[in-house]
Amino acid sequence: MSEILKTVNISKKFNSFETALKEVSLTFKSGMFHVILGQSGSGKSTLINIMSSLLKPTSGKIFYGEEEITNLSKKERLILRHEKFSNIFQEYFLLSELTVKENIELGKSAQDKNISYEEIMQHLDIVHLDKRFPYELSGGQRQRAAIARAIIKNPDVLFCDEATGALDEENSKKIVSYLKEINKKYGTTIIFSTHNIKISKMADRIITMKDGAVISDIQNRTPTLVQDIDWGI
Ligand SMILES: Nc1ncnc2c1ncn2[C@@H]1O[C@H](COP(=O)(O)OP(=O)(O)OP(=O)(O)O)[C@@H](O)[C@H]1O
Repeated sequence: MSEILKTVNISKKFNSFETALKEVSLTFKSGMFHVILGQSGSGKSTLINIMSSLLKPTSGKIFYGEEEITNLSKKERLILRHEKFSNIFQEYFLLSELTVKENIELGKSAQDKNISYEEIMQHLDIVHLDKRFPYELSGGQRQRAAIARAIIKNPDVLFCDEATGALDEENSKKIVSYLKEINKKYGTTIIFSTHNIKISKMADRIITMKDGAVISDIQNRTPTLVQDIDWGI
């Protein structure tokens, strides 16, 4: 498997007394399902935002394949994000004046590689919601719509920041099973953050963070089947 993303000694300070990331060096392989595991405040979102080109590091470098992307211009970052990356955010970020269908279609790529809208809606069990507006949805339904918007363009790298945070166990399992299916079917590289050690066991690789640093990095040669996990939520 080839290397798709690499961070070299990434650090991030938001101000003079808060260091969110400390010299993080990681290499991500194409087509793998990676989990970033850590307690609240350990630096997971900061790392995901830097790797997905939403935030610049204070020091260090980031590579996408062979290309260094640390200091891309705003326009270059927009193009990279539009063509290659998708994010699922903890806060959903659906546009309130658009319907579910319109929100999801915003995520489509201009290239001819999109996943079928109907397939995604069925898998996420939101077919019946496509004419509704975000304020007419539950938290879990909003999260599933945000997941659909992120997946539809069939990104090379899908960044999921606590993507099942608003869901109960049954729906979390459905979502993670579907993400695993996307990972296998399309070869999508997935980087999925969670604070839940039980959820992490379904991944191919588990990177654990504490206080802004990587404290363990394990290749999980026998990922647990999603349906066999006792999520304990
Ligand atoms: N914009 C910001 N300004 C100042 N400090 C920040 C900012 N964003 C994050 N931090 C700090 O950086 C540290 C890491 O935060 P981060 O959100 O990356 O952690 P996390 O592991 O994703 O947490 P959670 O699971 O709660 O989302 C925390 O101490 C947080 O307070």
